[in-house]
Amino acid sequence: MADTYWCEVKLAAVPETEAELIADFFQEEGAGGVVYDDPAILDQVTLTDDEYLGEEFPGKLPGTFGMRAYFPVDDRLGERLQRLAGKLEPLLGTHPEFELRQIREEDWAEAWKSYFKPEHIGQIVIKPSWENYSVQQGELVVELDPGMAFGTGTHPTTRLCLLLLQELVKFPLQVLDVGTGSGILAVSAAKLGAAAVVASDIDPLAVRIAAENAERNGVAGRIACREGNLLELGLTKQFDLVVANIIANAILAIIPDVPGVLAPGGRFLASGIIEERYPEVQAALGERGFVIEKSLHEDGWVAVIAVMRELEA
Ligand SMILES: C[S@@+](CC[C@H](N)C(=O)[O-])C[C@H]1O[C@@H](n2cnc3c(N)ncnc32)[C@H](O)[C@@H]1O
Repeated sequence: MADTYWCEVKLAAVPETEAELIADFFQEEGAGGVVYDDPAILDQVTLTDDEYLGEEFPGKLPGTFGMRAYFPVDDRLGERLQRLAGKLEPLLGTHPEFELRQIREEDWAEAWKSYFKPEHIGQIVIKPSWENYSVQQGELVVELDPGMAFGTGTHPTTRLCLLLLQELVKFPLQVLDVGTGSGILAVSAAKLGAAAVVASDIDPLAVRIAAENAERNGVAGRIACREGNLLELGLTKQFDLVVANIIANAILAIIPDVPGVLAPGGRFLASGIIEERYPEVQAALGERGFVIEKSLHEDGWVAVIAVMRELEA
């Protein structure tokens, strides 16, 4: 099979205040992953390898850090970079200087595997498909090969969701997972006993990987993997639980549409929210008739469970 190549696009000095917006721009252009060089503020980490974590950044300017995004090497790459430059220029006040590097997918996908070990999160054990593991009594093993998609269970936003899923999925619920990535939450929900799960992502690669992981765990019959954002999915049924581990901006964008897909008494579990953006998310939830039932906080990240306020008679 021919080798697949990815292009690493690096911006050396991203202002911290604009980081989330810039990460969004990369994702809008179809980046397969966005990585911050400063491990203290890892956000949309799709991949890690020894080059990225623990690296020293001697040229780091105060209040800035490096950001790298990964694009498939194809005939759309030039256009994508041009459009990105156009969006970034007003924000940075100068024409962005991208540093480009070509990476063979196989090298990249293999390099970070040594960092992904079985993760215990409550009763759930996230086991990399290439690791051996002896299951202990009471454990629920989710076997995963995330490939190039986000979701290994090591990121706090995923961990918080997995902890809350274990509290919520105690009955055969109908679950919608928005931004499924590797399918980690969808597969976990199915293994916890969800009756049916719709696992959606705007990234076709994630949809494929989630389907493979559903298959690997013997729950493919209860998980429908679908590409698109919430409104594009054309959902005809209502869900007892909508889970979305996506960044604050994306959560704010879907909040108005969530009540339309929630069954009466249903819950919305939103994660991927940095502490600083939490008040905004709380306010947006309140405006759309949600009340916050519970929130969990870890390492500057927040996950929240919201329910629709009962209408007064
Ligand atoms: C942080 S990852 C979460 C992956 C996994 N659910 C987890 O908890 O680890 C976010 C995923 O959401 C997808 N995404 C971002 N915005 C989205 C949107 N508006 N609708 C659906 N998927 C979205 C991204 O492609 C990415 O795969």
